[in-house]
Amino acid sequence: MLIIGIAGGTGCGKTTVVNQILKELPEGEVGVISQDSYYKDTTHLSFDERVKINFDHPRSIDFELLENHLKDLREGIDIHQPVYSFIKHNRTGDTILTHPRKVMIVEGILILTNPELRKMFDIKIFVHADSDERLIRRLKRDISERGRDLDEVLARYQNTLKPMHQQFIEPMKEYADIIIPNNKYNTVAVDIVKSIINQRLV
Ligand SMILES: Nc1ncnc2c1ncn2[C@@H]1O[C@H](COP(=O)(O)OP(=O)(O)O)[C@@H](O)[C@H]1O
Ligand SMILES: Nc1ccn([C@@H]2O[C@H](COP(=O)(O)O)[C@@H](O)[C@H]2O)c(=O)n1
Repeated sequence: MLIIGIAGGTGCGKTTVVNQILKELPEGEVGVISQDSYYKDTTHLSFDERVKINFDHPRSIDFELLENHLKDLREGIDIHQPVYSFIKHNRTGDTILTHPRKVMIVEGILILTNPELRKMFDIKIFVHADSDERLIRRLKRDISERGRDLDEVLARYQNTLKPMHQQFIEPMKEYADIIIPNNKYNTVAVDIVKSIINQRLV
């Protein structure tokens, strides 16, 4: 199994890059795990308490479960990936049955901050987009898809997202094997990653 980690700040285009990689690759040979599925369970908290969580800090992630799931997949064992709701700020209780694949992609803002997880990645990719681009994309996406408004996104950006990005995410570039510049759609970089995967699949 080839395990690829794709990190980068919110809105840099990780999900978009993953979808571009998946397109045209043999169906069923590449699987995806999203770090978002591994936000800690917050059922014990009220909604008002959940809203206040710093979701850009590594402690918000259940890295133990993510690491165990990845180990299971590597050993050929199916996992039940939790489903996360950005509206409820919590897991939904549903899971997605995820089978081991020849290539597993793990994507998320904080996946390179965890040393144990980092060791499991055969290829580490960091997707870069400038912070103004990312904020614009985040605003549009969170308002249209994640039930947020302008004030919510801007307050979160100033209070937690920007400082956490500078403290935890940006320094992870140091560990990357490949940095994809993604201010504009970068088909060349995506093609290079696809060809690396294709070599592995033959
Ligand atoms: N290179 C790009 N140029 C313009 N918009 C992009 C680009 N990459 C992604 N987007 C858009 O930006 C938003 C956030 O992208 P997404 O892939 O969800 O980022 P991430 O998973 O890193 O948070 C989406 O609406 C997506 O369509
Ligand atoms: N309940 C939550 C959980 C996370 N976030 C934000 O999501 C961002 C990470 O997801 P991307 O798809 O953008 O990589 C992160 O910056 C968190 O602030 C949230 O808003 N609400």
